[in-house]
Amino acid sequence: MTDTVVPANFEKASTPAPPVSEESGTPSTPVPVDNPNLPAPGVTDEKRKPILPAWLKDRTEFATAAKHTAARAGYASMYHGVRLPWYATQLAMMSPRGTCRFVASTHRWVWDREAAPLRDYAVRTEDVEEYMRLARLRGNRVRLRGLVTVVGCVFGLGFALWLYVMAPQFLYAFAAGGVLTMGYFGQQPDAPVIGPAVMRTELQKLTGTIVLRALDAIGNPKISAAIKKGGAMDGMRFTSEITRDGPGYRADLDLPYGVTPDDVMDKREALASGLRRKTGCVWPSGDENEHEGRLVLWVGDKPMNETTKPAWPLLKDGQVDLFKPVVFGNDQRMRWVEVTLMFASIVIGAVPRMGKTFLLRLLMLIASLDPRAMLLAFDLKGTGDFGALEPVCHRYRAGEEDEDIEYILHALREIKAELRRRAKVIKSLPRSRCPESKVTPALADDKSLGLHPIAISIDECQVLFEHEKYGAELESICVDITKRGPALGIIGMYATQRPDAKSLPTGISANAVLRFCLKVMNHTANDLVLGTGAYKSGIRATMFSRKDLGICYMAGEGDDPRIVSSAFIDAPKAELVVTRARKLREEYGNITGHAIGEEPAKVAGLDILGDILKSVGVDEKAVWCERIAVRLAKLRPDVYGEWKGENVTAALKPWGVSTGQVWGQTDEGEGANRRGIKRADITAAITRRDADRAAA
Ligand SMILES: Nc1ncnc2c1ncn2[C@@H]1O[C@H](COP(=O)(O)OP(=O)(O)OP(=O)(O)O)[C@@H](O)[C@H]1O
Repeated sequence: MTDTVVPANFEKASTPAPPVSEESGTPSTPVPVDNPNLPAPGVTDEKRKPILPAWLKDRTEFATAAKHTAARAGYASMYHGVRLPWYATQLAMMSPRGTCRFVASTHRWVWDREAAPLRDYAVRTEDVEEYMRLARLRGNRVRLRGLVTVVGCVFGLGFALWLYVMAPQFLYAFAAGGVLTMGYFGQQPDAPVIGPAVMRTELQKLTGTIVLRALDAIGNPKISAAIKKGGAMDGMRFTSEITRDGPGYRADLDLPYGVTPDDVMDKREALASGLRRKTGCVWPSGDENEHEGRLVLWVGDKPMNETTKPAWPLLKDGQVDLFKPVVFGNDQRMRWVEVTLMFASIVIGAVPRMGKTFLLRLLMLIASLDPRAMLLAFDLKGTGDFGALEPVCHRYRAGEEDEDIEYILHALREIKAELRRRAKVIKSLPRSRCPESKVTPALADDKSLGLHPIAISIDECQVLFEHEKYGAELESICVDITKRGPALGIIGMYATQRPDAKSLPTGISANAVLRFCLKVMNHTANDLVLGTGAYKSGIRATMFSRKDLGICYMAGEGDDPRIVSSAFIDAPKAELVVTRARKLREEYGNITGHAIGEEPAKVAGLDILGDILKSVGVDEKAVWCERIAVRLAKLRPDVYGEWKGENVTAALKPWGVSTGQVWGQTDEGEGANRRGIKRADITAAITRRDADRAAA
């Protein structure tokens, strides 16, 4: 397909109908749409081709290619090595035939049989001169070749006799070599003894015709019409030649006017069918540096989920600075993709068994390699997926029993208090030290300030938010961490296998900075994880298949969401990383809490009912909730410091205590009707609770 050609009738077609004069209603003089003197913008877009191919510039790509070649050679050696005795037996059996062939061909060669047809021809055509020339040639050849054969035989025989006398073992080796060589000549041409170790299926090269065939197959009427017409009129054209790009092909093309890459991305499976590839090989996308109609079609040699990933660079070596980007996965072309965890709150969503927990653990492993960071890992699935992290965790829990939830509640209350403390520390710092009112690397390094990074991961976070008694409080703390945490150096990470509004409260989903979405089933879940409007703008984690384990859309790092296959770090590998992280931490002096067997300080605030009862005087029949909140804050500032009337209402609800209008007096002495609770209701709830506990 060539560049766009403006059709002859283009001006006519695009010139609007002559304008009609308002007064007369008659058409006024037509004005041409295209001004021949309109200057060109004077901008020439030029793209330089890379001097060296990518695999020569990139160590990882080079290493991948070298590893692939070495692995193939190693495999072939093993394959043939195992079969050597069988090859030898077969060749030995074929050696008589090979010997006959050798003798026959030597005989033909010595007697110059190959020129016999020429001599016959000279005889038949009675060409005496030519025959005589050929006969002379034959006589010379036969003499020379006969001599070579006799000398070869004599020397061969002599050499064999010499070996027989001097070193008989070598004679056997030579004889065996001779037998195998004869066997080699005795093979049937269509059934060689030594076959290939690897059966290769040659992949079809991506060509323009194939790309157009596939685009036609997706059923977009504008694309099909443009292809039928040859494309030029509709603006459809290839903008550069199809090239090799990493382990695949890249085609850049302009789509017909009005068609966007999203229209093609929507039909990825149909496109893959048209290309005769698996869906996992086909990655259409827009080009952020170009106009909205530019399509970049990358077609991998193998599906992303079947391509061997390069080893995660931090697996065996290296330390992390959470303020800087860190490699955590690859894109479709197996190039590294980085993530910056500092100043982020993170949500991860997917249907079950797609790699959510692995990804969350990977992010925690990254955090563990920054020796300053404090880690809190909570696994509400309760299967111990974060077990490897225990030696570096300040707080750790796996399980969803009440005692686990209470542990997490205590730990998160500590974080809530830490948020308040950090905010005050940052407020007290001079502008010169803290110019943007947020933690900086220098502040995080200053141990006296206690502004080190804190990473909190909660797997299956919906279990917390749906908890009958503490759900509301846990949610409010997590929302606070999501909103205020990033600036204060606290990274909240939440993963859920049920991304809906209840599992991922809007306070979290709307304020998250980094979003990772593995396969989800519908656009609601997609947008909840990746942000409102993501599905509409073509960012669709619904297109991932069930086999796309660990593959996700990542939004929040860089301008555009991108597809990433996260590094595969299983439990044994995670333990390897944690051993290294623990050592780094021991050197830095940051082994605290769970890692040295300490539990969170047990604040007595868990007995909320008891605390509320203490806040209501024995002579008071009913008290306003707001007043109870003030009294609770005085009682235990670290627990109830920021409580308002509505927190009291929410905390009492699970205990079956409802609030109602209570008449009372304001501090100024004025009478007013406000929401409050009756003392009798609290005592009744405590009696019920104690009875339940006794029964249990
Ligand atoms: N990055 C990855 N690359 C390849 N395979 C992966 C990757 N991450 C996870 N997997 C595979 O996917 C499986 C499921 O992973 P994981 O347990 O993290 O899923 P999940 O989404 O947390 O599941 P659930 O919802 O049941 O908790 C793992 O057993 C692992 O083999």
